[in-house]
Amino acid sequence: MKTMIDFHEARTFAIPLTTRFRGIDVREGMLIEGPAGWGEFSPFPEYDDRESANWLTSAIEACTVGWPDPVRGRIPINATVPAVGPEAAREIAATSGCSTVKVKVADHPESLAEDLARLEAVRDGLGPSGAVRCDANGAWDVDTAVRVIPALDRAAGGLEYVEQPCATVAELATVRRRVDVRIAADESIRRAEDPLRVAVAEAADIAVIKVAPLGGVRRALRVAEACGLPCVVSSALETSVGLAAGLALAGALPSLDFACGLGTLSLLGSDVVGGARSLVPVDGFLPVSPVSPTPDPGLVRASEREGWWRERLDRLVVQGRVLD
Ligand SMILES: O=C(O)CCC(=O)C1=CC=C[C@@H](O)[C@@H]1C(=O)O
Ligand SMILES: [Mg+2]
Repeated sequence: MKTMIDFHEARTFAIPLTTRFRGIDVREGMLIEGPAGWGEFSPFPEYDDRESANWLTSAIEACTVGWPDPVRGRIPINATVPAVGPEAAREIAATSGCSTVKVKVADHPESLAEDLARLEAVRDGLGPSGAVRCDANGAWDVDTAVRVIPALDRAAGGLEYVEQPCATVAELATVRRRVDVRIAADESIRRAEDPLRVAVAEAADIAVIKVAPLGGVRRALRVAEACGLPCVVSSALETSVGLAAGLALAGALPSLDFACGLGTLSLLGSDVVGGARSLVPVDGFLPVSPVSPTPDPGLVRASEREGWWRERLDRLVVQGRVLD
């Protein structure tokens, strides 16, 4: 067992996605070992050092002090449907084993007909009793959101909620007043200076919280508590090492009313851990574990941008950014 972190020993990984998602085809990051196990450092490439520092803080928490004790042992998971055609969407909904499905919409400006067909297909594959939610990643202006949400709600046979229909907190608040479907805030929580503004502005019914962008499980718990909204824990497209931190957060939240978006390993072509330890939902659930799984060196394919990742990590460590 290590007694401290040797950042020079951190190793990069690169995993092709099965379907293009949030504009990327390959998921890259670093795996860091410390006295308590492993942490994942995988801020998206365009994130600056300030934003990436939270991701490093989260990785360091995982591999040094570990996570708070959970209050539940298994987490209900939603299947995630990328911006694919109706046949592929129906197939995911019918076979995932999850009773909640999240569907990406508004992938491009002329997407409405495709979005409606995707939601109809998901409801068809899922059956009448499951929950369907969708995520627009802030793509609409207020008028568009108010116009399309009722249509999407009908196509889905009822939407559980719409995640981040518009970009700003003020827009979310306006849309929330004008539509009957619940609104969830994602980017407004994880990329904002003040995640709590969302609740104060009455901009959302639900908060989507992600461990790495918020700087670890403890910090995410504080955000959850302070915003006072029901929370959905979602992934940032991590390997099983990073997903384990999300499960730790979902396990430690005092209450959990919704399925969590931690079933995203299906979007990655492979994992850094093998077989049974890979966090693929079984019958719609994932287990909470006290530590993240140990990567299998034989499964970790290094990034072609090894030097770029090492410089990124070095800059944050040297600047002491993680102590922010
Ligand atoms: O919530 C889920 O079902 C899966 C995670 C997910 O959708 C996301 C993960 C990473 C980046 C984001 O663009 C995206 C999201 O917006 O929620
Ligand atoms: Mg989202």
